[in-house]
Amino acid sequence: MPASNERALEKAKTIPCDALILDLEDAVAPDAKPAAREAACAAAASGEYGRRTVTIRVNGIGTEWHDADLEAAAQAGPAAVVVPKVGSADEVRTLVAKLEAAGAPDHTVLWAMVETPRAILGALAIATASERLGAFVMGTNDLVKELYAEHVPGRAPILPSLHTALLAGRAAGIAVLDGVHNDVKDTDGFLAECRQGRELGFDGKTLIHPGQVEGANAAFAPSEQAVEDARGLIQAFEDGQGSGVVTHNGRMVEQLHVDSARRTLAIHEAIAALG
Ligand SMILES: CC(C)(COP(=O)(O)OP(=O)(O)OC[C@H]1O[C@@H](n2cnc3c(N)ncnc32)[C@H](O)[C@@H]1OP(=O)(O)O)[C@@H](O)C(=O)NCCC(=O)NCCSC(=O)C[C@H](O)C(=O)O
Ligand SMILES: [Mg+2]
Repeated sequence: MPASNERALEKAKTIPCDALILDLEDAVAPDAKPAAREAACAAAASGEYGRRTVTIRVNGIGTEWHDADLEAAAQAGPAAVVVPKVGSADEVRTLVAKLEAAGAPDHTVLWAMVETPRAILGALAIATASERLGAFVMGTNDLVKELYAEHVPGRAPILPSLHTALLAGRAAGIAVLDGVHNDVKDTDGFLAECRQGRELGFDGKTLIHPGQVEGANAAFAPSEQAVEDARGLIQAFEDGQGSGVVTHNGRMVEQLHVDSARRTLAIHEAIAALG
């Protein structure tokens, strides 16, 4: 959400999302950037967003606003500073050094936007560059732009890039968030993209409008059926009393399936705990 939009900053206190990205980059006009920076930092430091993970997206490396954004954001102490168009492991290390020099508290990590061909080709090096890197955020608009591709249903032109970033993120053990769906009125297309993102393995989806939150929450939360299956599968394996392989509903179950089922239940329980 644009940090320059006062109504949106207020509304965000009531939106049932997991995280907020207060944007200083593309959603904010050049003249509005200094005021947006101040508003984002005040919001991040306010403690008024409850359980929501509050992050600030700064302007990109090399822009006239980047250094001041990074310093102010570090001092405001959000959960993460989101940096657009990160292109290399060296950039990650420099960003982390600058956050630390600016006095960022320990809980403030770096989220890197992966949205250029260079970032995709260097994804593993970027993902493993620093312990302080907590997540990749896919920038699908910039990716489409840089590839001279097109936004199409099913996202075939960018699937190899999405997969590559996911592989790197999983190898590094960080979260990977899917990109935004631009058409806020296209509910069917949006829900299909949420399902696709979930099936690919993303941890969540970045959104641009409050109307997209419910659909994303439903797509990324384990369904009742999935929770029931997970419980049944674990029970079947335990009933096997040490046998390495059993069946549940006709399907083979081994320890690795139990691990996945436990992950499903852990996500379900974490969501339930939010109340
Ligand atoms: C897309 C929008 C410009 C639409 O705005 P608008 O037509 O004003 O929306 P509504 O009138 O339907 O809004 C209804 C109420 O909801 C609030 N609102 C709207 N959007 C948000 C939001 N993102 N977060 C919080 N609250 C929001 C409005 O203020 C209204 O509130 P109220 O009046 O009190 O009822 C607009 O939604 C928007 O600006 N969206 C975010 C755009 C953005 O952040 N873009 C940058 C991130 S995406 C990106 O950069 C991707 C990446 O880098 C890439 O490369 O892909
Ligand atoms: Mg972008």
